[in-house]
Amino acid sequence: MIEFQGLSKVYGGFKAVKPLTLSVRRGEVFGFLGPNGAGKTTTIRMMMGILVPSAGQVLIDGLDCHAEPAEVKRRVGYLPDTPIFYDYLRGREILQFVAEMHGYPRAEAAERGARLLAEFGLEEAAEDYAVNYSLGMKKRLGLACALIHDPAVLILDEPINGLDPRASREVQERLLAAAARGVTIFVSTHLLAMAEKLCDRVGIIHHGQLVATGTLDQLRADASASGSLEDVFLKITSEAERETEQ
Ligand SMILES: Nc1ncnc2c1ncn2[C@@H]1O[C@H](COP(=O)(O)OP(=O)(O)OP(=O)(O)O)[C@@H](O)[C@H]1O
Repeated sequence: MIEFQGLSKVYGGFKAVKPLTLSVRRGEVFGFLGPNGAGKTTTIRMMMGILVPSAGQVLIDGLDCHAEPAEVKRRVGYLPDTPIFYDYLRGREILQFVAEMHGYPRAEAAERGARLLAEFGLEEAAEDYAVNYSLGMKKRLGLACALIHDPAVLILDEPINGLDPRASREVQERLLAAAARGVTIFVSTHLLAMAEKLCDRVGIIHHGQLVATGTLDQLRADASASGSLEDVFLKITSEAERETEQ
C-alpha cells in the first residue's frame, strides 16, 4: 500500500533521510520510530507532497506522492505534528470546511462533521473557536479532519505527543478502531509504549538511516535484546551510533 523506493532528502550537504526502501502492507499499522532529528517528519512531509525528494520516490496505492499529490490526498488522511487551524473558525466549521474541500456537498459535509465531532467527544466544543481548544482537543480535531473522507491510509506525525494520559488513551483507541476497520496506518513517534500497543510492525530510523524493521519479536531476536520495545530501541540506536562514529 505504501512503497518507499530509495527515497532520500538532502538539505544543503546534510543527509536528513538516506535512501529509504520499505513496503507497508494494506491494513498494517506501521510505527516509524526514531530519536529527535532522525528524519521522521522529513519523510512524512515527502509522503504528503510538502517536500520534494532529493532522490527516489514514495508511492501510495501505486501513486507517486510527489507527482500526484492531489490523487494521493484523496486516499490519505494526514495529521501533522502540530495541527494548525484557522483560529477563528469553530470546531464544527473547520470540519465542514475540510469536508467541502474534499468535494462533499454542504449537507453531507455538515453531517460528516457532526458525526466526527460526536465520535471524538468534541460535541460540546463544536461552537468554540479552535484557538481556544486545548492541545488534546486540537489533536482530536486534527484526527477528525484526517478521517472525514474515510481515507484508506492514515499518516500521523506524533499523534499523542504532549497529551495527558486520558487524551492519549482516547486518541490511541480511535486509532485502534480505524485499524480494525482496515485502514493502513503509518505513524511516527518516539513514544515507544504507544508503538508497542498499536503497531503490527515498526521501523527504526536513526540519523536518517533505517536501521531495523520488523515485529517487536523479530527486533528483539535481531538485536539479541530482551524486554520492552524501549530496551530494543536503545540497544539498536546505540549500536547504530557506534557504527556511525567508526
Ligand atoms: N529545512 C531544513 N533545513 C535544514 N535541515 C533541516 C530542515 N528540516 C529538518 N532539518 C534537519 O533534518 C534532520 C531531520 O529532521 P526531522 O524533523 O525530519 O526529524 P524528526 O525525526 O521528525 O525529529 P523530531 O522527533 O525531533 O521531530 C534534523 O537534523 C533537522 O535539524
